[in-house]
Amino acid sequence: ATSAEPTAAGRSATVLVAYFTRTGNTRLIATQVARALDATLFQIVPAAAYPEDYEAQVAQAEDERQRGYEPPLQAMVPDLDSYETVFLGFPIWGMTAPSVIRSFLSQHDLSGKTLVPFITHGGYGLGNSLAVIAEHAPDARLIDGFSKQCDQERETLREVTRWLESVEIGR
Ligand SMILES: Cc1cc2nc3c(=O)[nH]c(=O)nc-3n(C[C@H](O)[C@H](O)[C@H](O)COP(=O)(O)O)c2cc1C
Repeated sequence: ATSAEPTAAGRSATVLVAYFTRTGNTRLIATQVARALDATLFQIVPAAAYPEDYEAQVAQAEDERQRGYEPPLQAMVPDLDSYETVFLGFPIWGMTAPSVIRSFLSQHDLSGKTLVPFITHGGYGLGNSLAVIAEHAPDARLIDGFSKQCDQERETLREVTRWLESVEIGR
């Protein structure tokens, strides 16, 4: 299944793959997990859209982290009770889990469920994200997950800036 439509019965009803992504790195992993396990895919989306601009997003993420803000979500997982296992995917933002992940965990009761994190980062590792998840889902069974270094926007933007400094367009 590739939507969050509740499923009446069967294996697909028991595994949920919930993920947040900005540039798609985490989505690629999420879709692969969902395909392999025949699981339900759910994209975590903030109610108020985040900025497209990278620097604006970095600033907002830092502000939300410092305030401990938990932004409202666009939607809740339908029929959460039917899932025994929740895979939770997100990118590292400012050495921790994005604030929407804290929102997600605060608003969904994962008590008694198995929680499997999968995390992408730009090369600086997982920071305190696993501790944040454990804190926000204290009654879930948190097991070892998966993490991977992926491209980060900052590096692409640096390369583009260097390129534009050398490009000859007679400005
Ligand atoms: C606001 C913001 C903050 C980030 N902070 C970090 C960080 O602290 N450490 C790190 O390794 N990567 C950081 N990154 C890079 C992302 O974690 C990395 O590119 C990730 O794979 C993006 O996943 P996505 O494509 O699913 O959004 C940051 C990216 C953004 C947009």
